Amino acid sequence: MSSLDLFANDGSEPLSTEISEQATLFHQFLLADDEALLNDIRGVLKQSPLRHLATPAGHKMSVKSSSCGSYGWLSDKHGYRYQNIDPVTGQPWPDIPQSILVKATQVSRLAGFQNFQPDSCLINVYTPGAKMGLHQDKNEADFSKPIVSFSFGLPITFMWGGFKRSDKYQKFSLQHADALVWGGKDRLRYHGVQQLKEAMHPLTGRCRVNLTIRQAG
Ligand SMILES: O=C(O)CCC(=O)C(=O)O
Ligand SMILES: [Fe+2]
Repeated sequence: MSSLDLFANDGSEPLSTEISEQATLFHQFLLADDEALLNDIRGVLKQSPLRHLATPAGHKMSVKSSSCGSYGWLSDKHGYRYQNIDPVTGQPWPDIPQSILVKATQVSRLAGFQNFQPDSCLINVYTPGAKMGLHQDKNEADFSKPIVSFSFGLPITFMWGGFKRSDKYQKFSLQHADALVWGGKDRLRYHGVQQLKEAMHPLTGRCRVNLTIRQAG
């Protein structure tokens, strides 16, 4: 045991699992702030409501989504992209709540990414049966910036793949208040989530809320 390991579990550092070289899962990182963060998300959704997006091929996505920040992620028959205006309201997206910015920059630093300035937060809400197939996050301008992903409510099985869609993937559970960060050489890995199973969570009810926080512009 190295001297560092002596301090690893004294409560001063969040418990984390290295998923691959530059991907880290911080277990329950958001637990102390879970209700405040979820309340702030509810505030955003009052301004820019959840909606089902369609894939470029015209299939309705099973998750409902919305965004906040300077850039909102959109998908429709014109393709995948970021846009400054919410097409549902005709207004700019709401600001990213300060509570989310603080936790996202904290955890990105813990994962080894220093200069992360989030300008986009995608809100995905899964109800039982909803899923997201394997894909890469590649609509952002600068792939040296990490992806920060927060999970709330019901657990889901995350798929963490390689650099081709057909590559084998590992599976692990994302639980309430977990934060996952990936970047660097792992930035363009395929990933997705399996179907949400029916259950109830005390804070979110019959759903899982995912925030994907990015520097898009
Ligand atoms: O819900 C998740 O954990 C993944 C979401 C995701 O990969 C995305 O929105 O790009
Ligand atoms: Fe993604």
